[in-house]
Amino acid sequence: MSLYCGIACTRRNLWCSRLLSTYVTKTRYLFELKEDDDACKKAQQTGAFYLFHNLAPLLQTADRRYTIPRFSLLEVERLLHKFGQDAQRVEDSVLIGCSELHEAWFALDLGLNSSFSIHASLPRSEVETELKGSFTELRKALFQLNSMDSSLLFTAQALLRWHDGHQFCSKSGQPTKKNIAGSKRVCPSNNIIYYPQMAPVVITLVSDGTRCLLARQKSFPKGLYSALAGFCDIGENVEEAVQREVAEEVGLEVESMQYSASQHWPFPNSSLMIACHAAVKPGQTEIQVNLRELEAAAWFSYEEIATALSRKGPYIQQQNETFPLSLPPKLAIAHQLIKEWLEKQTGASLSA
Ligand SMILES: NC(=O)c1ccc[n+]([C@@H]2O[C@H](COP(=O)([O-])OP(=O)(O)OC[C@H]3O[C@@H](n4cnc5c(N)ncnc54)[C@H](O)[C@@H]3O)[C@@H](O)[C@H]2O)c1
Ligand SMILES: [Mg+2]
Repeated sequence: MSLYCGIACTRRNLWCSRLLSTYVTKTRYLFELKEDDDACKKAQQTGAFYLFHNLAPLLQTADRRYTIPRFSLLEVERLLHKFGQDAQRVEDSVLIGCSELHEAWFALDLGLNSSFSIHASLPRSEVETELKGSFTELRKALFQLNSMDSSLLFTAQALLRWHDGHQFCSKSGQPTKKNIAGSKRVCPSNNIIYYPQMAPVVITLVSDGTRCLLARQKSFPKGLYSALAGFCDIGENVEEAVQREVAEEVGLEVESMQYSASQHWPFPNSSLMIACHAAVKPGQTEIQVNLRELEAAAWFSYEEIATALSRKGPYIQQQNETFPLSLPPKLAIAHQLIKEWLEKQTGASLSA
């Protein structure tokens, strides 16, 4: 909230108060929908629904880019009816946001078919034909989505996945019940409330002053290197997690660090990525790769990073089986860290 205020205030006071009040009313509205089942049900009447099938969002293609179709409650009910299901399935949907005019947005998965759910999975390809779109793996669509769309789909997928995996109380073993918005699940036998969770992950771009350190895991596409990432251990703060991960993965000691930004990342489960820059002592730069975690790690020069960032399109395999350095996609916070590092080297700002 203070961010919006801060940015706007530096420009124009009038704009500031308008932006803030729109933001505050929207936030309060979403809060009400999470707390009040009746209000949320009412919001579904005028809301828009994003459809998923086994966590893959329904996308349409236009001009080689993906668009995300939205449906009214009536259209969703008609679709369910056509495939022999009643409107009760709408109760599986989760609230993922709203417009400035308070049109509530929901996500509904037509494919998830849990062991005790009364709702069977809808046939994927028939639904695709009916809706003139295709349920597309979110990772595959990453390159063709803008940041607002991807952030909405990230939230939707993460929330749908969390509900799918938290249908039973871990204490009583009884089925839990979601509220209409999907902001929590409650065990009716002992009233334990379960809230959707994200795991905190630190992601660190280590620099020795002139070079930056990138690493790759075996599962990465060929040639792809990224910043060092690791889940925070219980009881650790961000600084401790950064120091431990860098020591664990590449055998180096961090001398100083600086917070950069954060990002929600839904793959493979929900993580809160906390991105930092870190420096090692000059001269203490010998990498010892932990091969249980990484396939390789190396220092890269300004020129190597600049060339990789400017490269566009699919990566071409070289004749000698080596692959040119490639970097994470723009939407990944690792990309932002690497770009910031490059800018710091020259003091220049790179275009998005
Ligand atoms: N958005 C980005 O730019 C970006 C870049 C790199 C990595 N990431 C994400 O960061 C996450 C962590 O990176 P990593 O794989 O290098 O982590 P990591 O180095 O901590 O290694 C993963 C291992 O940590 C253990 N682990 C501990 N706590 C865990 C938990 N809560 N969930 C899962 N495993 C846990 C498991 O043994 C797992 O195999 C990954 O999910 C990855 O998708 C995002
Ligand atoms: Mg790691």
